[in-house]
Amino acid sequence: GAREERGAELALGRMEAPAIFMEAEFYQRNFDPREYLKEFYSMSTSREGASAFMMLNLGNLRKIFSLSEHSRGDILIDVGCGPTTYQLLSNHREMKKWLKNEAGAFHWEPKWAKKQEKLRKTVKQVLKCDVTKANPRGPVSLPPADCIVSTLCLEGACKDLATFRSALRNISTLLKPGRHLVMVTALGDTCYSPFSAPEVVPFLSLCIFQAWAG
Ligand SMILES: C[S@@+](CC[C@H](N)C(=O)[O-])C[C@H]1O[C@@H](n2cnc3c(N)ncnc32)[C@H](O)[C@@H]1O
Repeated sequence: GAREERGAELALGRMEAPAIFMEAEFYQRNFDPREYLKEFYSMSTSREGASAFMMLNLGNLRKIFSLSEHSRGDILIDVGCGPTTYQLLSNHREMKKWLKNEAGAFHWEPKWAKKQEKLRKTVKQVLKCDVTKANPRGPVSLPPADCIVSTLCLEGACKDLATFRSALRNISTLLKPGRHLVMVTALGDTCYSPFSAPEVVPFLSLCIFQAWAG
């Protein structure tokens, strides 16, 4: 609808500044998942910015997925899931309890140990996907999703506004009409490094888009 369109414009408008953008092939060649996890998800005190960023993401995802309209259904597709699982874990009850704790009181490890098996059973398939392709899933046929989540993916995969727009259109083909795309995105970034610490925690926004039919 019109409101979602405006939301998309708002998110995308900031990308029009002259910038160096990474292209999809950059990831094919350079993305290092181990480094990425270490750099952004180690939750150590020396990585306070990264930890705060993840806590913000988790809190927002938790809020979104506690709304029944977003957690209804069977199939959830995580586009650009990378090596991380927080975007899936945030949907689970135990994680919500964990989120209510103060930062100093939280114990990630025991919660994570319990979750691992459950999450492994929940994930049915991990597939290659390219959001820049009209058919992002390639030759594999998939049931349409009740929800799509995509965290910190499109801004890295898309070199300009036109590519970002068409990537949104491409991933929307995976979704049942009328259902939702939940997106965590860093606005205003021109590039990002999976290898070194970010100098600043980028401005974050979480958007819900109503899927458009046809
Ligand atoms: C910054 S990581 C985000 C990983 C994870 N979703 C998170 O929130 O931490 C970006 C992810 O986008 C994926 N990606 C990059 N280009 C892509 C493309 N053209 N199509 C699909 N995924 C892509 C990368 O493989 C990587 O897993």
